[in-house]
Amino acid sequence: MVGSAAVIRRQQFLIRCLGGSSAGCKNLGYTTIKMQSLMSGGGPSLEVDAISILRSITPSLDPSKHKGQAGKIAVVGGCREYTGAPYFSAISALKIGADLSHVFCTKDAATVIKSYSPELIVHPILEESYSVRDEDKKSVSAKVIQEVDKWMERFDCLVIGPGLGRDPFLLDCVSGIMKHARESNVPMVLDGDGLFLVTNCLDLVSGYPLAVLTPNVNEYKRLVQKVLQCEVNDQDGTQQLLSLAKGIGGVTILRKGGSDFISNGETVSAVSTFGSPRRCGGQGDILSGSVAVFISWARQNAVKKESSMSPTVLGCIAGSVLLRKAASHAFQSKGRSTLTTDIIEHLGRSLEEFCPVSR
Ligand SMILES: NC(=O)C1=CN([C@@H]2O[C@H](COP(=O)(O)OP(=O)(O)OC[C@H]3O[C@@H](n4cnc5c(N)ncnc54)[C@H](OP(=O)(O)O)[C@@H]3O)[C@@H](O)[C@H]2O)[C@@H](O)CC1
Ligand SMILES: Nc1ncnc2c1ncn2[C@@H]1O[C@H](COP(=O)(O)OP(=O)(O)OP(=O)(O)O)[C@@H](O)[C@H]1O
Ligand SMILES: [Mg+2]
Repeated sequence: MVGSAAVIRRQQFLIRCLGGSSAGCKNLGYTTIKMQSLMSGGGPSLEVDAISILRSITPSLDPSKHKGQAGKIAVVGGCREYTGAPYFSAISALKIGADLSHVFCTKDAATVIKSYSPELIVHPILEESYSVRDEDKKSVSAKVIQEVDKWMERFDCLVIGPGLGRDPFLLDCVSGIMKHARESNVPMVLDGDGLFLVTNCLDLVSGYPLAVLTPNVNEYKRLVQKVLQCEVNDQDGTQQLLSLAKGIGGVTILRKGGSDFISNGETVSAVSTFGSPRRCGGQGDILSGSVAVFISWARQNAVKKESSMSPTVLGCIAGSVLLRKAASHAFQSKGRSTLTTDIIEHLGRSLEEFCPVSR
């Protein structure tokens, strides 16, 4: 860790000395810390040495390792409307270095996703309401959960939500999948429609330290309104993020934006390396797949190394800095026409620059 816990403790101490005031939100037992103003007033920065963190958790390419040891990721997402998002997430996991990447999606989406890449293992098991009669829903739901369960113990991390859609029956089945993942202690990255699901049913992740939420501006706003029962307050952004993560029982939140802010309710870290001014859709999907891989690696390496940051926080920091580096390379080469697929093509080169592999 790069001293951010110490920084936060010092900031809390300073604010207590200065007599901090309430942010006007639901009280979650936190002293308000005006970190934003401390930072703008030249106080300590929340920026972490993200590249060193990435290096510390990325495993070496060891010839003695077998297939699967570098990570087995599953994306739960993909429906009639969205096939790009689950593909971006799952292929990013492979490009970074995971050994196997699965996608659990609807039947409509499966053939399309398979046609994008032969590398992905695609399971056409999810069902939307329109394709299931009311009287069959219970048995279909049990079958869907059973299909994912067959694989569950093998996965190092799930990504739930890219291109999932919002069909009520489908989301009900995904809730069941999440409960089983939690029972099996499998980390989960919640993004896109997965965040829509958990915002409406916080119990699915509340108090689960292996849950990671990666909200964009909109998704963050909905979470703040639901959990803290107030509006987003950027004057007090750091404190609000801490309160939000704490309010959901210590899950890790990666708040995406100009800078990415990461908190598990105890510390806040920032990654602000400049990426690209292009805001094409799908960059958040790359991030979800990347974070899943880095969490898996951080959990493996945690056995060997003592870090005061949790594997979920480390994974978010590494995923964020890698995506930004790849976006920067893609933008240098493609400019205004940069697309998500261009950024994916630069993931490998970017990781190579941070962690060169001896050949
Ligand atoms: N190729 C594919 O298959 C892709 C599929 N995807 C999948 O789509 C699903 C829904 O996800 P989502 O991101 O479109 O929903 P959400 O966040 O509600 O945004 C909706 C609207 O909110 C606004 N808005 C967004 N950001 C904002 C900002 N920073 N600041 C201000 N406003 C902002 C903006 O509205 P507008 O500006 O058009 O009024 C935007 O259009 C989900 O499953 C996801 O995985 C995507 O991953 C992309 C690639
Ligand atoms: N204003 C910005 N300036 C620089 N980088 C940004 C900005 N906004 C977002 N990003 C970067 O882009 C990544 C994706 O964030 P974004 O807010 O676009 O997610 P998203 O809306 O969920 O994307 P998707 O289209 O995949 O759903 C974040 O990790 C962040 O690093
Ligand atoms: Mg998104």
